[in-house]
Amino acid sequence: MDGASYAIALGSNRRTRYGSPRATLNAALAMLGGVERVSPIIETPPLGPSRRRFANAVALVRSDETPDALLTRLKAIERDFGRRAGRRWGERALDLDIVLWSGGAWASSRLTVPHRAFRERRFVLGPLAVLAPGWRDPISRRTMRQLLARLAPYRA
Ligand SMILES: Nc1nc2c(c(=O)[nH]1)N=C(CO)CN2
Repeated sequence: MDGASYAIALGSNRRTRYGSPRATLNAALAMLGGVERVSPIIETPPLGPSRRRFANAVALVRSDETPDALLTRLKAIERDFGRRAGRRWGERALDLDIVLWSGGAWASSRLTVPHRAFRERRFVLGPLAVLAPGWRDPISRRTMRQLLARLAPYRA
């Protein structure tokens, strides 16, 4: 099977055993496998209560896994990087989110794709609009370029 494309958002704002948040994202990318393209890693102001800036990036990944199977693997990678459970908006060693899937929309008890909040997040849409400007959100039918253009200029 040729597999599907996924857009995966990466974020970190804590040092890990791999080093800085930026080094941590690079280590995670190496671990992901199937990575076809990666946006530049950008430094972004924290959205939410955290005080520390994030390193963020988006990768396009080819995989023949279902979204749920990929999620299981992403969670294992996050755990390996020392993310602590139960700190939803705290400091993040590593966050890996499935944002888009070439198969369209997916909903299971564990996972909704497209990611519910990505349309409001500049640190996701900015890199995505560079990597895949014409990818159409299957829910709103808007392209990544259009979704980015709709964001208020001050949103993180
Ligand atoms: N800039 C930025 N802010 C955040 C991020 C993130 O990746 N980047 N992730 C969060 C928890 O998911 C909370 N806030």
